[in-house]
Amino acid sequence: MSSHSAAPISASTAIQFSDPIPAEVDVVVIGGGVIGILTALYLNRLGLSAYVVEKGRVAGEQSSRNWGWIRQLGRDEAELPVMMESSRLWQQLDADTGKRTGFRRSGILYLASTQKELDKQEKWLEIGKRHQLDVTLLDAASVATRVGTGSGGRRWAGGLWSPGDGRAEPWLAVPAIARLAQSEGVGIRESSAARTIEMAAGKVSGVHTEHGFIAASQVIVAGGAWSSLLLKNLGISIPQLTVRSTVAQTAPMAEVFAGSAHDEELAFRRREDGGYTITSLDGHDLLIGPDAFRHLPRWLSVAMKSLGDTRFRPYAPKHYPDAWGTARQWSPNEQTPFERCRVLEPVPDQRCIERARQGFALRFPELGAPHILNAWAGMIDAMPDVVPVVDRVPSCEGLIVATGMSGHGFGIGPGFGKAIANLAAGHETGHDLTRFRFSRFTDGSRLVPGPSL
Ligand SMILES: NCCCC(=O)O
Repeated sequence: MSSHSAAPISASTAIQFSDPIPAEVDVVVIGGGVIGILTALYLNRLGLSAYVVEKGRVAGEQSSRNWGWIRQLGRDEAELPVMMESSRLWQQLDADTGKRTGFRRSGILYLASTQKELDKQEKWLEIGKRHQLDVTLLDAASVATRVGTGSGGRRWAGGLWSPGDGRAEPWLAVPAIARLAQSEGVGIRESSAARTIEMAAGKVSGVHTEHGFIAASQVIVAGGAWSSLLLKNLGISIPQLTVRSTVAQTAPMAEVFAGSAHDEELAFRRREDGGYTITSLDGHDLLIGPDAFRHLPRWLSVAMKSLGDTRFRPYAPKHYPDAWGTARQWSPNEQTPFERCRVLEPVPDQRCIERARQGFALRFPELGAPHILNAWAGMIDAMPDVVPVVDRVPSCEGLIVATGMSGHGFGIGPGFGKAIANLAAGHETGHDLTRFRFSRFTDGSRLVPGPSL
């Protein structure tokens, strides 16, 4: 479970990044996930010195535990231009890393079991066309030519097909990009928690880490499931919650589809190692804690649909971001929750794994029942409107928040990383980031939930 090539990155994965704490940099990036690493890479390319502090391991949490989809299809319309740029950047990053990301433009297919589901999918076609995305509505016969279910396998009514979408291998890609960033001059340190963000006269002045202070006039919080807790210690509240999602990996099997696909119950992606990453789409677990209560009104007002897909659990494991006993306030000299739990490694849901295994076998009977090589879970940083916060914090000069990727941050990481770097550099981001603004939860706006997958 600890090798970079065989499983998600965990607390037992060997430390690979241990650059010494600098006295001062232009920007401290808190969080070594896909967003933090890509932001640091592009900051450095813009000529700003950047240092990434990661309390656990680079990509140890959702960045190595996600499905590995590089997906434009079905995106929220505000995310789509960022994602379209991301798609181009993935190609470049794969080349820059010496083809170590596993990136392949193998297409994504949204399958519909019934005409009613297909009619729902067709609505997104308009969004895709508006952005000149190559996306096509397929009928049952066209789906059957692309997805080899064999005799006795599932027949779908049709689907939405995006040939320009792709896939990459999460636990290979993010560390490979981190090594690229490091080779270009970015400092990265694992097992090094940011404890507090130092402010002076309303401006950021640096970060206290467990290994010393780094002076910086800008700080980017890209802490995934931990961002809300870190910000709360600074008196900043965002209605972010974390939900547990389970994924399984099959042993190598024949190729029935080279890309990624889902229908109403199952998602699957062909892997570079010849297996499939599979997930049962029967919901996720919300581990209840104080934040869940605090933010419930905000969630109820916008997220009724996704709440229906939520299984409520009475408490999170000890030391999780929203566990009942987790400290909410601390000083720079104290041990923090980030040091008590270096990497979130939730126990996968066995029923979810079994449903995914059976669902895959039902759709592709000629392959035989898949042998599950490995299964894992991740804690997804979710916002009630299913789109992230990517913005400067108005009350704190020099502070940028990039969090709440809501389960679709992997593919869009390069696009957001570049946009955030431009934001920090004072350049045009090239994208309209209004939908991701920090103030949307407090400025009286009506929140519109984006598509959830
Ligand atoms: N929740 C996973 C959706 C697929 C993606 O990352 O785009």
